[in-house]
Amino acid sequence: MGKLVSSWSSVQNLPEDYSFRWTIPVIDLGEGSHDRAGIIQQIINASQDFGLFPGLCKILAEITVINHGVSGVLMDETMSVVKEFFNMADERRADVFTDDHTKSCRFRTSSTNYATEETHYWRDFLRHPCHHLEDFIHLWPQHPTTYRDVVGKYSVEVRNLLLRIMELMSEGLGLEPGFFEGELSDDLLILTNHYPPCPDPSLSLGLPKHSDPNLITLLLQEHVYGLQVYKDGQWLGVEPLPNAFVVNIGYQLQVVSNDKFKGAEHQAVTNSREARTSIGAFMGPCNNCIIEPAKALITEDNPPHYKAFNTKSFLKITWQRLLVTQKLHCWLSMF
Ligand SMILES: O=C(O)CCC(=O)C(=O)O
Ligand SMILES: [Fe+2]
Repeated sequence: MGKLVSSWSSVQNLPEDYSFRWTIPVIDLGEGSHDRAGIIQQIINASQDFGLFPGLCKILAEITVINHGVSGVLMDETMSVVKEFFNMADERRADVFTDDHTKSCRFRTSSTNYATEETHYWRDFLRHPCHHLEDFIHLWPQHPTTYRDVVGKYSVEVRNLLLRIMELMSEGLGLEPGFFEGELSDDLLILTNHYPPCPDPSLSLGLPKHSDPNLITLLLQEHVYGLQVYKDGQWLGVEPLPNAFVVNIGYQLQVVSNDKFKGAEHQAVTNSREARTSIGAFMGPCNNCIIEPAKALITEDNPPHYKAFNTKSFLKITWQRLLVTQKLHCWLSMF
């Protein structure tokens, strides 16, 4: 009878075996901790099982030393300037607020389908391209005044880290060195999400179930819980780790790897106590690039699972459909 929760008199903290929160596989990218082959193996295992893993910042700090990483200070500064943006008075952020889908820098609410969606999401977001910086930075918010400087530096550093991770992945897949360099990784979008405290989290969502449509995403979240991953038929909460990034495999990497890597479906839930902010860096191919299963992976026993498609049309369809019908796989796959 002692197991009955109704027999417990007072419980301050939820016992661990009652928690659906989950620490997703942690990959230590520090070169001091594993050899290169060991790091690649960890990435492969985590990517195949979950499609999602965080790299610890302790490590990133080490990488900073060799000029490839993102410093903890820059991560904190970026989170702070983004939060400042979301907390500013509307007049100061009116320069980027728009309903126009064709504007590459957009600050708006809910999803891309506000006018047509039946239910809205408890989320504001700001998105803008970042690469090449000189082509886009003039379109970014003018306030806070440090925004462009801080987020500009951040975008360059996360891009380097993403390229480094892609290089490890291409080696793990058995593709030639530099496979993902050039046009396959020429696009970088920073998309920041802000979920204010919500009056009824049980009835609403910050972001619905989706897989990211791009190649690979680096997500910076703060200490506030909200990200969930769909695994084996249930939602698992991703415990935020201090100074860590979540790396999320996108649909395009699933296609190029011919399903060797699978994107994880995820969503963002809200809470009633504290606002939550997350910053995604979405890397992907340039507009006219053709995405298809890498030829080197195709054999008689491993035929292509997907047809080739043009990135521009893929993204046009995905951003509209992704959050609504979840039918992408049927649209893309060969079978
Ligand atoms: O806020 C989060 O944790 C999730 C964000 C996300 O999945 C996205 O922007 O695609
Ligand atoms: Fe996502």
